[in-house]
Amino acid sequence: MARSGEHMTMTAAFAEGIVHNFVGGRFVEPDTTSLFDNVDPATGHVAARVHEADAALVARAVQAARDALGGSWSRWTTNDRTALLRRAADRIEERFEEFVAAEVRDTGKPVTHARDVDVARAITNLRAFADIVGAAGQESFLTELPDGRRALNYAVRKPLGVVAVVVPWNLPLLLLTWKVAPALACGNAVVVKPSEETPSTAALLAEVLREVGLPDGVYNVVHGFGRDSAGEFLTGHPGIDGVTFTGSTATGAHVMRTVAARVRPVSFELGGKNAAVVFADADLGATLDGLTRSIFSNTGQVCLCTERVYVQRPIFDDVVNGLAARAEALALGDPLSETTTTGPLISQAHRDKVLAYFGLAEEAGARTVVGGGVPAMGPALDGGSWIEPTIWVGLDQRDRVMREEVFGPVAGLIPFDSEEEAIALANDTEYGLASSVWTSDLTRGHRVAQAMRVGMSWVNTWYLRDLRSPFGGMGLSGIGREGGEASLHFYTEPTNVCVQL
Ligand SMILES: NC(=O)c1ccc[n+]([C@@H]2O[C@H](COP(=O)([O-])OP(=O)(O)OC[C@H]3O[C@@H](n4cnc5c(N)ncnc54)[C@H](O)[C@@H]3O)[C@@H](O)[C@H]2O)c1
Ligand SMILES: O=C/C=C/C=C(\O)C(=O)O
Repeated sequence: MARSGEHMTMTAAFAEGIVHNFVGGRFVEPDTTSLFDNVDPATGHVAARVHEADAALVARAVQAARDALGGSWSRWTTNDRTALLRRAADRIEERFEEFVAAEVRDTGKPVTHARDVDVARAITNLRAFADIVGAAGQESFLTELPDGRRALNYAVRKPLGVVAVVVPWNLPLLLLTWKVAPALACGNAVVVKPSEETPSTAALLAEVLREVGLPDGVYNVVHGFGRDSAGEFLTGHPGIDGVTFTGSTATGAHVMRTVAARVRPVSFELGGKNAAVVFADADLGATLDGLTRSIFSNTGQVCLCTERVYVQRPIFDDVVNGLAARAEALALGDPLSETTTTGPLISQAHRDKVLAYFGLAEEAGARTVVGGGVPAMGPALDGGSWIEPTIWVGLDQRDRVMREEVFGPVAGLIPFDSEEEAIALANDTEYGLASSVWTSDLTRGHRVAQAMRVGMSWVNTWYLRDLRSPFGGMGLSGIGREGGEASLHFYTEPTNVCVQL
């Protein structure tokens, strides 16, 4: 163990069963030794310990990033940086199962989801932003004034600088690379604060980036919590040039207050209370399959998940019964089994929060069509934070369960009659992240999707992603967009040069 003031350096992310911080190109221990448990949500067992970064180590990480910006990294070309992203993607592919195992251990999610969504999308993120940033031009204009003067205006995009990257626990590596890939492609240096629940793949990514030649200090990882811990030490550090944050709306508001005094740019992907609108002419089977994915994927722990379903009255009972049957068919079980479809919630604390909403639904007079409790999982898994996928009817639009983000495998269904009524119900929220519309009439599909006050509106599908499109939310769901050019604009500062000709 390092003596105080001396930082022991290790070779790997998980040396001695501890998940380490990564600063200046090395895995290091903080001065003050403070370890917290990394719990496997499927079993409730402590899977590893994690070194909590103290304020001094966070400051070292910010300084290491600052130093890297002034070092060789500033001389890398866009081609050099995008080539590195592609090498990193290839290396993750080589270490694919290691990343899958780490993600499953941290989250309890089924191995199939970790493979097909989390790690696969991380590789895609790296390659997509290598393409997007590699192909991006610069804005320029030939100016011709009425008095005959002419000029050339062109914008030169430079890195934002040292970017604080604070990410949540639901799609750890996917959301981390969604930010780090464009940030690095644009020449920034980053200090990452992964969720305290899911430290592992951020540390593994550090190994990969070092292996593929990223200069020391360009990518740093500090572990810990939010307030009075690494998260706040990082976002509150004067050396930060911008913050990209994904997490709850409440935390986003706190981060905004933290950086407000220094007027630092923020990119916020926050919570949601997403609605699906199902018209009577929808393809019932395909719609039920799509709705099931949108409600229960990742045990409902995706910001884009549907928690409100509005169904045109003639097919209301068919949708209720169809969803209930699909919910009952979900396979809760060992995350490492190929047949498991649904894992636990991330923690006992989060399960308590979701169970509190079960109580609120009951108090509001909801009828629980399926679920509503804690499943018996047997001796190996009963210690995990498991919960039953749940469908409610009989709720009112004003009930808290229909207004507040539960972030679990739940949905409340309410019937509607007219298109206007459906749009009003779906838009009756302070959030504005995502929606889906299910109808065979595509003219209506376009019309209703455009009428939704959300960042992403799907028609007859859900979570189909083009990484070039703007991603994000309005209202309580966030500030700004990431994806495609939107990421380029956040992770760079343009200087417009005007030359009289
Ligand atoms: N819009 C999106 O793309 C998106 C994606 C995933 C999750 N989310 C949202 O995230 C929430 C679930 O994730 P969560 O529980 O990890 O969110 P959270 O807000 O509790 O934590 C997110 C991250 O912020 C850190 N943090 C907490 N308080 C902080 C503070 N005061 N200063 C700095 N950092 C702080 C946490 O340690 C964690 O790393 C849900 O609301 C979900 O909707 C949104
Ligand atoms: O939980 C929220 C999921 C966010 C997903 C993305 O940011 C994405 O698909 O790019």
